[in-house]
Amino acid sequence: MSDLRLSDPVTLISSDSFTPDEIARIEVVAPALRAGTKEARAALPADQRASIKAIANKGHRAIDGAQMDLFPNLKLIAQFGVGYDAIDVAAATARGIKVTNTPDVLNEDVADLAVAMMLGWARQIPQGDAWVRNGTWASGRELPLNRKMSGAKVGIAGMGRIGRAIADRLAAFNMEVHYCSRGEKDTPGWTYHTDVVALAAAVDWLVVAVVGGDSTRGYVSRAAIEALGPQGVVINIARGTCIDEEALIEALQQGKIAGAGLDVFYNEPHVDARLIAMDNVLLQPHQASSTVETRRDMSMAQCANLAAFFAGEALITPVN
Ligand SMILES: O=C(O)C(=O)CO
Repeated sequence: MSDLRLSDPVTLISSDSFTPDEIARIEVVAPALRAGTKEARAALPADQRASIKAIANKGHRAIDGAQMDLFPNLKLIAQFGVGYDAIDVAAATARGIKVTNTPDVLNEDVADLAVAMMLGWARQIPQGDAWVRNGTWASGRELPLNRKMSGAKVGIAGMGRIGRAIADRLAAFNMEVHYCSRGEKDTPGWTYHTDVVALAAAVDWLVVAVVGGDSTRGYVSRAAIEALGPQGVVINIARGTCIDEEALIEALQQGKIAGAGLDVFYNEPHVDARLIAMDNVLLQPHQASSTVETRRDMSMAQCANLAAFFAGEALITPVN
């Protein structure tokens, strides 16, 4: 790379979903070029591909081994997001490529949205809003009774940093907290279960907060969903792949569970039409971390990793 000019782009921005502010931050670290699709990346001239040392990735833009091989001098993939299931980390490791993510800064927002979806589902907030706006209330009809959330039993599947932030909030609602996790945690008296089926059987609310990726594909199984029972509600702020979505849809259609609040789906942003058709399902467009404050912090965390890499310093939040 001795013929590399200082102005040659060394970072590839691999998603069209970065905002102008986020792109500007990446460009402050080092010269960058944008190629938001596989086609655009494949069409880059070989000398431009050879100058790329880091990829700034966001969301679900899948980076597999073949994508990595387009860039012979690639040494870092800096993911915007705590989840890095879009990146084939094993393929990266095999090629000597480091992967980083942006953990922690989004815990509170993701936990807030989990609680908001629980309250929104229980207290029928979307339905109540429509009731007022479309004149049903003015016509004299009362909204059907809500479900009480405070004091109920909740199971958190995955007691990592986000699961913990959710549990802390729900404890303040006087909920009886149960959880399952890779191991028992130091908690204020919450009940540990070794598997998700036993967890679901013990509670009415099941909140999914496990990591995404192959290790948790279908983790909330048909058996777990059915164990929740006809009063049960599933909340998912993790990844669509963490739940057997087909089993979830069938359980909802057949009244085997009462409802669901979903921020994530198998095939985002194309949500299964059967979920859209059910009014006992509260749907969100994968927006758990989407606040101005947190997205700024995630962008800064991504750029801190890029900056450390280009300065030859230790990465801040390495994954591999
Ligand atoms: O950061 C992530 O991976 C998210 O999905 C936030 O919702």
